[in-house]
Amino acid sequence: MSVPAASVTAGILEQVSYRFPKQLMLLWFVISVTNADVPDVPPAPLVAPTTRNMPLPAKLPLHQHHHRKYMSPQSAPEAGLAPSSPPYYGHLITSGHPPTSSNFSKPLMKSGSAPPDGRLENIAPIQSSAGAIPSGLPQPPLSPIAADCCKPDMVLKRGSGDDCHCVYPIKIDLLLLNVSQNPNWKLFLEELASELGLRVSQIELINFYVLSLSRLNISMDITPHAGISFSAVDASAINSSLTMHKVRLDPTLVGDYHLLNITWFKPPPPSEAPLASASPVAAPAYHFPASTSLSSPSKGHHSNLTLILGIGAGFLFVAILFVLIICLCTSHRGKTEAPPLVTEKRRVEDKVPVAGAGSFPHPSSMRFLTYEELKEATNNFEAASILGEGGFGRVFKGVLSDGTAVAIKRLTSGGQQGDKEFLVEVEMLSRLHHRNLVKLVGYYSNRDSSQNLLCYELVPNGSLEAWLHGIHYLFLLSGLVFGEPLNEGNLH
Ligand SMILES: Nc1ncnc2c1ncn2[C@@H]1O[C@H](COP(=O)(O)OP(=O)(O)OP(=O)(O)O)[C@@H](O)[C@H]1O
Repeated sequence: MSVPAASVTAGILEQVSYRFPKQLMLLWFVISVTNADVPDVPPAPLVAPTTRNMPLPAKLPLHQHHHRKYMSPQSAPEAGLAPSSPPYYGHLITSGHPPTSSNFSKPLMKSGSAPPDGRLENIAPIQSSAGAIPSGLPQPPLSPIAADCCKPDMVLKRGSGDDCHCVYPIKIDLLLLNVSQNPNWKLFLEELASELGLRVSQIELINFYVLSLSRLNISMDITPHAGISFSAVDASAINSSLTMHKVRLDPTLVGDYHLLNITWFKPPPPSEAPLASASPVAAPAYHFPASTSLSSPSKGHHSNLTLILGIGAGFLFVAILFVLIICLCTSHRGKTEAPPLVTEKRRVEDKVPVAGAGSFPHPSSMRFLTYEELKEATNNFEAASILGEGGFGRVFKGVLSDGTAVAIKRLTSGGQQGDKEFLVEVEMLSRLHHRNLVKLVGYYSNRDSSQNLLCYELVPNGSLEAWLHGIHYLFLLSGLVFGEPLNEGNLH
């Protein structure tokens, strides 16, 4: 079975049309029409199907090139131009994915999809018995609506007569998948209206777009029966019915359908009303996306932006708070610790002789003791305080003003060079810390009087020598005999 090239091309283009903006498709159409390979073939007149209520254009010139064709009576190419406002196919709405929220997006179909001019008024509706276009393309009846008197996004309500009764519509684009050769459009509209809970008079077929011999895209305006716009409940109900495929149409008429686009136009908010009265203001329109969610992209972006800004502000606030806390802690610590530092420094400065020219720096890490303090601790270096004597001088037992028991070694004078060596040794001893080393508590040094004293932690129990060779030895032996263990503490 051979497949007509037109069908294949149309099928491919139908697929493509879901992915490309209508402007591109329209451009393609203009090019294809302009470069039609059968330009000499005059366009065959199309006869609209029979309908009583719907006025039809008598003859719609249609380019019979076997490609997708856009047919619009209001833009009938009398001047050889392509239609100015094709229906929007940018968003394929897959029915069966019900909306999950009542949020609506910005309109994707411009209000200009309504008949832009009054040319249709010149096309007399005809009652034709022919239900199908000779070429096999069924044409739905289109409503000749002239909406010049209406504000943007509004359409003329049918039956308003000479009165310009404009309302905000819900615009719907449907892809009819299997349009019969002799469709009863009146019945189709009646069924659609019935399924949507509307009156037939509320549905206006304003445009259609032939995709293939059996596929049509139709654009409809659904006008409110009362009032100038649909309520949110009614709009949601229509949207829900279409997206959830609740609308059951006679399959012999148009087959199944896909909801391509649905846009709900509303009056502007009351705050904009004065503006609207001054100049036409585009009404807010809500596009019902066909995806699984009805959430509005713009609202989603807005909420995302708000969320990002909120998080950013939160982070900034936390960072500022953190920095403030650190600054407060630092300043507080500086305040609390500065006085002791200053006091200690002042105390040391009071005691430690200032290194003059040619003098040696005193070790900063070791406690400097005054001579008076040492003198007092050893009761003026009385003989009774002597612990022993080594190669560098006598060692006195003493108690400092704070109660620390110490052994003060009074070095014999070593001259100025001795001062230097002494200070170097003090510096070195101050850094030595070991459990087997006697801890150096402080020192005193005076270059002028050649006095150098070292103050050690007092080691009780006498010297090792005394234990080994003196009376302590007897105590040690008795301790061993009577069970007192010999431990490290006993040996100093
Ligand atoms: N920290 C101390 N606690 C108790 N007694 C001590 C202390 N330091 C020294 N002595 C006593 O003073 C004596 C003299 O000690 P010093 O260190 O001056 O000389 P030494 O260690 O005996 O020999 P050298 O002079 O060669 O160092 C010691 O024998 C000891 O009895």
